[in-house]
Amino acid sequence: MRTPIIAGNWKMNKTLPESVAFVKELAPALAPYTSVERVVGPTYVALAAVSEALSGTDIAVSSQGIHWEDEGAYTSQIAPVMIQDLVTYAIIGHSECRAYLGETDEEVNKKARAALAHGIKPIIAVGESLEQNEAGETSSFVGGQVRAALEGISAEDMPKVVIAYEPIWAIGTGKSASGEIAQNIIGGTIRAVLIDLYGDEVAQKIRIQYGGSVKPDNMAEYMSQPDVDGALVGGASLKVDAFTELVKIAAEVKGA
Ligand SMILES: O=C(CO)COP(=O)(O)O
Repeated sequence: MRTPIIAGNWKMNKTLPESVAFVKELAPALAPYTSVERVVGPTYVALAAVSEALSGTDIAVSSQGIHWEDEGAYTSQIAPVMIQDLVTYAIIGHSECRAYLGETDEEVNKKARAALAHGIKPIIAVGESLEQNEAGETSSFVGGQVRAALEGISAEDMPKVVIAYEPIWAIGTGKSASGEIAQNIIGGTIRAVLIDLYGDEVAQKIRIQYGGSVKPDNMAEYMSQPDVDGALVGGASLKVDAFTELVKIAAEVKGA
């Protein structure tokens, strides 16, 4: 049985004081839903304060990125050693980082391996563009992204890895994939690749999230899919009520 995981990717939102005030309100609201792993993903500047504000709770913190080197001439970047005591997770390969920061498949792989080497669990995001989707390339493209991201990662480390399927055309657009589409790619493509790479026993332990315009009114549809183990949430993770509702629905649909 895989523990459902709902992670909020705050993207470039909330100042430092806003981040702290938000998690102080969020933590008690999320407290009852212990059957679901709950994760918040603030900006780098708020990581230390949010991590401190959540100490003593079971809500985990994720960074929105990571570099693969421990130090060096990489202006603007954050090394794993700088955040390893502050976070449980790091989001890697988000389509916005791939598009705006030029993050490549090779870098995603280096970052995932560096995260694991520093005790940080990677949430590896994959997903196709609208053009690829319309050209019928979704499965081959997403499968290829997953294989590239996992190159050299051992079966032993894989249960620490989370994969997030986020079709680019569904991010922030209000246009979400249907539950059936999410299940087809997550079960039919991503878990099939994991089975091919690591065997069924390991593959069945790995959590795969859906992301892209997840809202309280479509959450149950995703959570009722057998291979969808949670959600990576942007907009709806910025409001206490909406994020709590998502976690509550995950707890109800997935069972205790
Ligand atoms: O990119 C996302 C999460 O990483 C999804 O964002 P939205 O939930 O705002 O569509």
